[in-house]
Amino acid sequence: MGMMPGGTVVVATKNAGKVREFAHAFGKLGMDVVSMFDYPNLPDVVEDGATFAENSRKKAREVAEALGMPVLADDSGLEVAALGGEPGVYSARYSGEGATDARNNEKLLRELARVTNGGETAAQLADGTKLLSEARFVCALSLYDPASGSFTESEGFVSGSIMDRPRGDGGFGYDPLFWVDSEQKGMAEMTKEEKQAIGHRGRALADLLRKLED
Ligand SMILES: O=c1nc[nH]c2c1ncn2[C@H]1C[C@H](O)[C@@H](COP(=O)(O)OP(=O)(O)OP(=O)(O)O)O1
Ligand SMILES: [Mg+2]
Repeated sequence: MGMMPGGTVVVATKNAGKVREFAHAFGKLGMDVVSMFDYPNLPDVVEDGATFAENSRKKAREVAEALGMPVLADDSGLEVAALGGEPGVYSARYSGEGATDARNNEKLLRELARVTNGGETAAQLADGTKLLSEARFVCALSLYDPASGSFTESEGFVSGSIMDRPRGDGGFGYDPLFWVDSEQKGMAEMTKEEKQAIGHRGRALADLLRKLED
């Protein structure tokens, strides 16, 4: 990752869960990660794009221009089939003012109970957990270099199902309600290593690193 001076990657995020995952991933490559927790005085970026990619580019460019160095940004979220793709780009603010992961998860279950009739016909896991809808996580990464004015971008996805009750205590965000069909495991039941290997962020990062090598 030659665009990253001094073996440090600046990630334009205020999400502690993302910081942990990037620190893990870049740590394996011998690089350190700093985030907006290390630059608390930068103005907030308004995430008003219509797509994950637009918001990701906006975060990377505004922070990179403020700092005068290359910056990586992540815009990500959950698309739920039974909710017509919601919450999508609104994932972080799904439960409105003062949204937290816990409130967003509660709102997700409330909305899904409405449209799936409480999961009457839903598929079930061995312990009776109902799978209420197909869903996917999306992650759009962008690296902006203010010296060249250029972006390097990638996207990653992981498909799964939304459970009617939480499982596991790893990860962050909507992970406790996300069942990964291919692994037969909840996302919050995975180690960082497992989540990086199959998750939307890990896949997007692998793709970004490939593009930077070319
Ligand atoms: O791996 C994940 N596992 C579970 N949930 C996830 C994941 N990745 C994103 N998500 C959820 C969290 C948040 O509700 C939204 C991201 O919103 P997003 O605007 O990209 O991030 P954010 O506002 O938390 O931090 P920031 O913009 O400073 O990077 O999707
Ligand atoms: Mg955000």
